[in-house]
Amino acid sequence: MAAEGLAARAAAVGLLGAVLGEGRLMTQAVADPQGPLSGLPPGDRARAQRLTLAVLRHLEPADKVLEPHLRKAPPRMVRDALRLAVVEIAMGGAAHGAVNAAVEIVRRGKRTGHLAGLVNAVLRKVPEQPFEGLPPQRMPRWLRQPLVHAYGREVVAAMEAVQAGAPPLDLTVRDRAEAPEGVVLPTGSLRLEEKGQVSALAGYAAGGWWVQDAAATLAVRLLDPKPGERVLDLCAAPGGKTLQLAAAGAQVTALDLSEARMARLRENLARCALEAEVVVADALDWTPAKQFDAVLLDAPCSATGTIRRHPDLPFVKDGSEVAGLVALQAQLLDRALGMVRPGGRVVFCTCSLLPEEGEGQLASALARHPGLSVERVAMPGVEEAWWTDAGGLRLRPDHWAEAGGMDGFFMARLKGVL
Ligand SMILES: C[S@@+](CC[C@H](N)C(=O)[O-])C[C@H]1O[C@@H](n2cnc3c(N)ncnc32)[C@H](O)[C@@H]1O
Repeated sequence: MAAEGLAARAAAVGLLGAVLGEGRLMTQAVADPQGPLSGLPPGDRARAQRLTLAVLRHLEPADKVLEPHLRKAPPRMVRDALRLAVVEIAMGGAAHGAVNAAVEIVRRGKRTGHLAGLVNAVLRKVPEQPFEGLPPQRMPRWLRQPLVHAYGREVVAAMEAVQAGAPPLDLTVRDRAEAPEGVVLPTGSLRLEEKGQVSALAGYAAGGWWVQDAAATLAVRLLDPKPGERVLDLCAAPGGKTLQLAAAGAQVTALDLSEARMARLRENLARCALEAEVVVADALDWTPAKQFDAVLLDAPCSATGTIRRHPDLPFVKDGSEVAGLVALQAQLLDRALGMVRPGGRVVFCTCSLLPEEGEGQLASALARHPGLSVERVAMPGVEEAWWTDAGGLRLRPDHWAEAGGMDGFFMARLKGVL
């Protein structure tokens, strides 16, 4: 096996340690200059991340395969190297390469060298198709229970089946002539199966498109911005929806608390040659000089709708932050409602699967503000069954499952005055 493959696999084991051992999010571990990817060339960095994500999507079945062959739990790093090899074999990788790499990583480990023989012996017993007959990985209990209650067991199992696969890459396209090859989805997003490096895709530098999950695009469609309208994007960074609003010709103010995330928004605007007024502020304190025609509130949330793209999330979060987020979302929604002119509209959305961050927020807002009403908007490609009785749009990972699914989202459009 090439030394290059070993470096990427060793880095993947390091990333698994950061997520599973230290409880760090992948994005943090990947960005850490002293982290497991430091010093690696771009190709190895990308491969290490792909491998890590694959292991996180199949950790439970991998452990089931390994369990009968381990008399006692090995040190974490050894376990992660074993898991990586099992997942590589399950994905159809050459078994000898995966096994040799795991043995070598463990042999080189500071305190694990003596376990290299064990790793070799265990992995030789792994069948060619290790996951055959095993169910997909389940979501953690704190999340699974309320989801089963809300959607039923069958739907949750369908979500988990989608989350077990590597997701496609969706682009929002402004200029078809500048876009790579892909499949146009019913809602208009362009879906790519083969990803590679995003910045190497056709048309990246020309700014004719940006990466945005198909579900996420629908919040702006629901707001339906018109050219020249004054629109506020209240939690805007890194800016996928700001770009959509600006591309629709709206006069956009993009506000977010995070300076670092707003730097990415500015880069995105510059690459796509689009304009917006950028404000770094706390939406709970900030007051606009003049009310807006429309406000989009993409509120901070548990992000449980994004597990198919961020499989590290279930291992890092434990649900303890949800109550605080629900309270913050309600406060932000009330601020948003106060920033829109009479007769204007507000779209509230979260990339969460939890009803308390979606359907529950809509019900509470309507109860707090009797003058509000919910508006539905005709949107091509949006299926009737996705609308809730209360007029919100519930999007789930198992929608379009055969095509790779979509992010989980809830969104609703409100009209009225406070
Ligand atoms: C779901 S993300 C927004 C994603 C963005 N709309 C997009 O499409 O790219 C939520 C954002 O809310 C921001 N945020 C959290 N609390 C905030 C507050 N009190 N005021 C303003 N922004 C806040 C976070 O910094 C984060 O960027």
